[in-house]
Amino acid sequence: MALVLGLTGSIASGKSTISLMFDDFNIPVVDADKLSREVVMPGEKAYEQIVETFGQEILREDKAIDRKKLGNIIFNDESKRKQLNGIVHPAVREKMLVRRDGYIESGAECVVLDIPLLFESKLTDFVDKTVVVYVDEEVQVQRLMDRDEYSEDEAYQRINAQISVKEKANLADAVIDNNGTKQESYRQLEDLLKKWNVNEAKEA
Ligand SMILES: CC(C)(COP(=O)(O)OP(=O)(O)OC[C@H]1O[C@@H](n2cnc3c(N)ncnc32)[C@H](O)[C@@H]1O)[C@@H](O)C(=O)NCCC(=O)NCCS
Ligand SMILES: Nc1ncnc2c1ncn2[C@@H]1O[C@H](COP(=O)(O)OP(=O)(O)OP(=O)(O)O)[C@@H](O)[C@H]1O
Repeated sequence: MALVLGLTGSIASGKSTISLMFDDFNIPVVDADKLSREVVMPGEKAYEQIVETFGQEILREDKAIDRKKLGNIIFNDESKRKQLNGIVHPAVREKMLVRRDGYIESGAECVVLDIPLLFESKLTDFVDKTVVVYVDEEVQVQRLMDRDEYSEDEAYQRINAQISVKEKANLADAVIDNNGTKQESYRQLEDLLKKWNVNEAKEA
């Protein structure tokens, strides 16, 4: 029986950073953020629905969705965020389950689903165990501002659109404290996989 891990955290807590580390253990990762970009490409059903709902003004010149513009709309307005979620999430969920099951059918002993909104969207039934990547709020805000060049206000709007990472840590089966170096977080991941008897071959 494959073990399915749900990896989550809050925005910029370090999910993608930890997610990349699973590669060293030959553990496949299904990334919900990546899928949410695929399902809104021009020509996809969700793309048409987004344009219908939010108007042509959220498009770039090349007709792709201007993600910064759409982000500024939905992180400022909960009802618009819910509308966008209602369009994008069903398509992401469907793809996520197909990929998860594909990896399991091809013999993976462990599969990771990297889902930022795992708890908010009540998707814990998709996974066997949950892992939260935790950082203190000051670290989170700073890393978010540095990575995406957001103002403090923009950073907090995004952070406040989710359950706090502290609360998520309380809901998790395991927590990786990512306040320290990436190497320190890597060691915590190694220990966790050992504890849960995930014996995928570690590459040299
Ligand atoms: C608003 C959009 C266009 C902004 O795109 P952008 O490239 O700037 O950000 P990106 O998609 O990389 O998301 C960055 C992070 O923002 C957070 N986030 C994204 N969408 C949401 C949301 N609807 N609610 C709360 N947090 C969110 C997540 O932590 C995510 O990891 C995009 O995030 C989007 O389409 N969101 C709706 C789909 C969604 O919920 N995706 C996240 C999980 S599937
Ligand atoms: N331990 C660490 N030390 C220093 N910087 C880090 C550490 N972990 C992550 N970062 C940096 O913090 C930023 C956020 O990390 P990352 O992109 O992995 O977060 P995320 O949770 O995947 O974000 P999002 O929710 O937006 O997808 C990145 O610029 C990353 O390089």
